[in-house]
Amino acid sequence: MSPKKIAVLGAGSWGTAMAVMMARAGHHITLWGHNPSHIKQLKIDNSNVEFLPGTDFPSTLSVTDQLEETVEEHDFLMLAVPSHAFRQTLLKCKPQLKKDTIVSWITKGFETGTGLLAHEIVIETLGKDTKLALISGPSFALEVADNLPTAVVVASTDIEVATEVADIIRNANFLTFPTKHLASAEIGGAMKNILAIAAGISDGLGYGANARAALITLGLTEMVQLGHVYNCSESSFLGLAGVGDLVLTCTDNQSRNRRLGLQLGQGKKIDDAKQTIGQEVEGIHAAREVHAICEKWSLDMPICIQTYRILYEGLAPDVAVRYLLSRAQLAEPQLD
Ligand SMILES: NC(=O)C1=CN([C@@H]2O[C@H](COP(=O)(O)OP(=O)(O)OC[C@H]3O[C@@H](n4cnc5c(N)ncnc54)[C@H](OP(=O)(O)O)[C@@H]3O)[C@@H](O)[C@H]2O)C=CC1
Ligand SMILES: O=C(CO)COP(=O)(O)O
Repeated sequence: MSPKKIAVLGAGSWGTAMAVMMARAGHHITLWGHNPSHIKQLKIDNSNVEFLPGTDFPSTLSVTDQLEETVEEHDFLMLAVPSHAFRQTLLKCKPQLKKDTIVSWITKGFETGTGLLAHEIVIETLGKDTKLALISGPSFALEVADNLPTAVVVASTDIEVATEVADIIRNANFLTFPTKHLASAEIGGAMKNILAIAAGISDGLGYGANARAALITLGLTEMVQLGHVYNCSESSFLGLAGVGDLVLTCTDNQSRNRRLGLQLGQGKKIDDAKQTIGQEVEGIHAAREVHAICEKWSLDMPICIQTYRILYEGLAPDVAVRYLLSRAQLAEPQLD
């Protein structure tokens, strides 16, 4: 694959790791961040990236805080901003966007307040003919920055766009699989963050490996249930962006969502836990959106709802778990 010019929009840990990985593979990467002092710091000392210790920037990676000219100069964008900044970033890009620009994203979450999926926001703001793609799957930023093997899906309703993006960003340590199951990949990436908080809470309470495995399995059935609202098939959740990312974030302490849950289970207050982590914890926002979707469609998703109650209604974690156990007389939830 010949080198491409790619603009990564969002200079947090994930945008920076992806920018470094693609620049190492020979692409010409511009990394945009909204915070001028952070960008200035990156220009001065690019081997001291916060949350990615020891990550050197290749010469094919430049950083900027100028969004307009970055969008103007690129026909391949990769949004890496948190979900709460997704729509506003697209709107800022819109005036400079060319007709055939690829708009891809690595954000995981529902829109705050509307519960929209990212592709619905892209279509609402930029139009239905936009060349769009999501890159998602089990992929901790630090491991990608460390060049460790990683496999993800590239999802688009247009499989030709998914294949084009997958071919561009694939390299020996970063495997990419094109898929047309876009909504499932988005739901998987957003839901696993709530479920990782739940798994962390269970572990923080000391409930052990059996309970964790039960939460992962029953959490998957909740993911599938939400997928039914979007006409997603059960099997579309059994790949990297569904079960793959769910297992990763529920079981490894690199996950910020899991770490938040661990602290809550150990009795810490939510604001203190958030402060200790110091980075985006998307599951907090996703829990509120999924709670609203469950109310709207009368869905019974007890793990997500109990997690919401712990986060937003001050429910004690052990009371939430006792409630989940009291439902055990019901039949085991099935995927179909
Ligand atoms: N880290 C990971 O391993 C992975 C993360 N993701 C997803 O990537 C997304 C980004 O997460 P991640 O990079 O890890 O989070 P971080 O907390 O590391 O960074 C978030 C970044 O977003 C910036 N930001 C905040 N508000 C805005 C805004 N309005 N416009 C532009 N930039 C903004 C922050 O800048 P500042 O702090 O200066 O305001 C910060 O640089 C999330 O949706 C996450 O779920 C997906 C896969 C892996
Ligand atoms: O999405 C991720 C890995 O695939 C990162 O998870 P956390 O946001 O929980 O750290």
